[in-house]
Amino acid sequence: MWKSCLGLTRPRAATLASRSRILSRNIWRSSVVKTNAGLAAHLTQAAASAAALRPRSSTVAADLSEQLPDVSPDDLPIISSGDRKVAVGWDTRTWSRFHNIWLRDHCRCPKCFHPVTKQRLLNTFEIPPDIKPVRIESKPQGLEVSWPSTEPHISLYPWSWLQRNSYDPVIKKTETVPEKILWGAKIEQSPPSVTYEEAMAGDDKGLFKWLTNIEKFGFSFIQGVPPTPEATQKLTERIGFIRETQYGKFWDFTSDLAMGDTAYTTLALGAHTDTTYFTDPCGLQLFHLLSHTDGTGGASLLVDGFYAASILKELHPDAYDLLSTVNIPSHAAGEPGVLYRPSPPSGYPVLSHDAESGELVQVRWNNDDRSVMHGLEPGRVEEWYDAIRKWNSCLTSPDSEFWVQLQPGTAWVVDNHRVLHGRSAFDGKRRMCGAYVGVDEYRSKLAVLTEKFAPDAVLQATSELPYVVVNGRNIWNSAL
Ligand SMILES: C[N+](C)(C)CCCC[C@H](N)C(=O)O
Ligand SMILES: O=C(O)CCC(=O)C(=O)O
Repeated sequence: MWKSCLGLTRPRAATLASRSRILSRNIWRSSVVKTNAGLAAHLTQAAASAAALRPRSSTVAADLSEQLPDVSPDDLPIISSGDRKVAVGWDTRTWSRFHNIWLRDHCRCPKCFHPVTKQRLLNTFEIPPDIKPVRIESKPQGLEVSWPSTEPHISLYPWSWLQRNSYDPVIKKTETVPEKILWGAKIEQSPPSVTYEEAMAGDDKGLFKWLTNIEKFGFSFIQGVPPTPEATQKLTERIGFIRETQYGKFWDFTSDLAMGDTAYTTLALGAHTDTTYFTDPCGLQLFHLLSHTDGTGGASLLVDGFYAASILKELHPDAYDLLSTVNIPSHAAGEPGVLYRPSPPSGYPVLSHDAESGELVQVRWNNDDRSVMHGLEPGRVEEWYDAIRKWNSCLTSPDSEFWVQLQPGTAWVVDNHRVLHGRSAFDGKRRMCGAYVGVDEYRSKLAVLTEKFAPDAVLQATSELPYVVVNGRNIWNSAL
């Protein structure tokens, strides 16, 4: 008998088929989950707030977004200029304050901000530290500020942009963070998928659907892919250029130890993320099974690391905190010509969080590639092993594991910073191909497609203003 992280016991004889039995569903919608009370309580709570994935020590500024009215031309914000700041009154109770120096530094007129390259032209260090506006005005398009200078220098700050970038206090009026949908094994019923035709279509609508799947779920299938390395490489390159590693650029591999890694064997591989030994682990990983003859096994495993982490946090918060703080060294040493370790060599925690929001942003876990644990305090060694046992139980629980026997023609891509993958042992001749894409290339493509197909409120509100959209890009884009 073995124990899952939920204290459930399951017969060891669980077969692949029974492991595909599913218990959980998207926990963000707090749906009923047929598992023990502890998890059900967790799912309800986790569905209530994204806070479920923050370390307990983090704090996040109050979110005033619900209270703010949209700015209308006949109801413009009240503005006032103080000694060092400009205040903007959104309504009687909600004010934002911006330092004069901050406003001047963020002027985006063509003289201060290159309209094509989107780079700052203004010399920040020539701004007088005590700069004050000579005039401020509340205009329909935004806050207009006239600065002291030999010739008139007027800056316009769109209201929606000021709301989004308000820091005193923080308000997230126009922040549209794409929803992440956590999933367990029940995703098997309706996994995110696109067709090869959609992904390859020149209008990029299908490509946006594909990347939106990955953004929301951390993975996506691609159906109807011609079972060739060439077609699979072209498919991958729709997202961005392939990230070349010691395994080559586009891989076409089998169990012949052509490279010094267990991926090139018939062994089972437990749920892991790849390239934990790189300072910057690969962002996406695409796999396409080209053939498997004269043998069985080789099923593919996917686990939503964010889902598993949310369970760990709810049921074992101390373990969650430990995995969020203890650095894990990792290596790739199977090829004589390479010996990879991250920088710094002490590595990174299993669970990494956004320093500003406190949100979980990366899972980095490959117990096979883990090096000697140097950094543990003696008194925490056994506690740490207990924590990774609990983590492993959450990863290997039938609630979390999504097993699928891939066939040629169906590829899958995972966000290697969130979703863990693995495979069951196999025999016979099995040929797999695929490639990595860097996390920045993936997020850049998603940002470009979002700009085109799902512009946020600031882009919509400012696109008609003069000098704003140049070279196809809005100078008020939230990424700048
Ligand atoms: C994907 N490909 C077959 C090229 C190599 C896989 C390397 C796996 C390695 N242990 C890691 O976790 O990064
Ligand atoms: O062979 C497979 O199905 C997956 C191999 C794997 O996990 C990897 O290459 O990282």
